[in-house]
Amino acid sequence: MNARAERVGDPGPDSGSGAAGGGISVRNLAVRYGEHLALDGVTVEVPAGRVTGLIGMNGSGKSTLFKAIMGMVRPDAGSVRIAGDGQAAARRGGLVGYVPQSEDVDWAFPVSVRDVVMMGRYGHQGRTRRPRAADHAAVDAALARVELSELADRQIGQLSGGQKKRAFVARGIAQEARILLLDEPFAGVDKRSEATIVRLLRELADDGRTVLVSTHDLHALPQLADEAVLLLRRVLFHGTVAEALRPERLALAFGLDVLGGASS
Ligand SMILES: Nc1ncnc2c1ncn2[C@@H]1O[C@H](COP(=O)(O)OP(=O)(O)OP(=O)(O)O)[C@@H](O)[C@H]1O
Repeated sequence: MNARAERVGDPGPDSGSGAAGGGISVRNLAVRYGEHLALDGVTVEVPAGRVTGLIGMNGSGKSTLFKAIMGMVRPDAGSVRIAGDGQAAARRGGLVGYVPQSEDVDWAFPVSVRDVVMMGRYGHQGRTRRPRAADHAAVDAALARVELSELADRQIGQLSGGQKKRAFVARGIAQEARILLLDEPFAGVDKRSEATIVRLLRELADDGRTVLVSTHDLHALPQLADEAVLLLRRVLFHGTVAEALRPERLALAFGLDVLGGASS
């Protein structure tokens, strides 16, 4: 159970820098929902300046890991450091932008696309929460970057799946988050939105940000990510995308025992 994760290949010079290098450092994390152990001894260093893909079958704990990094679920054990800070300080400082799974959002909430993106500016507005010119400019720039300027005044629920995802990516850009967590940003998304998001994530990583993105789309992984983490309640593997995509590793991550039969 507590075997160390396999780490193969050299994902790159920045790899392993974790929180000290501006990334995320997760140590021995365990999260339990009642009797169910969703994460067990998860240790992973997510480096800055890279796009890291988080891969695993349904129920493997990907969303739980994002929520634990965000401080939205309380771990039973272990720790999370973000850019060298604890979670509370990182959240207060607006360091982390989060694109949640669609099911976790109330799309009927009466806010426009522009309002959602402006939420990313709260940390910049002080106690009054009154947007200033710089906030409006940052929101306009973020909307343009995700190609949503024309839909800025629509109620958020009236966008397509891909446009909704782009609106949340724009919120993270407006926030100037150093760390971006994206939970299944390509689920139910049109090709144009997928291409826009992939391009943006690359630009953000090239700009030195830390990007952790979960996806089921293994075909898109080589274009999307610089390195990959295979998760099945714990980290099975962390290394290059090519190594992660080897059939025997995918078989383990997706619950098939290549030596015969299904694993539990
Ligand atoms: N609020 C909750 N209460 C009880 N169990 C939960 C809760 N949230 C998640 N779980 C369970 O914890 C495990 C991990 O769930 P999680 O949502 O993190 O997986 P996931 O890898 O994101 O799955 P998917 O790919 O389907 O989104 C699953 O077995 C799930 O049923």
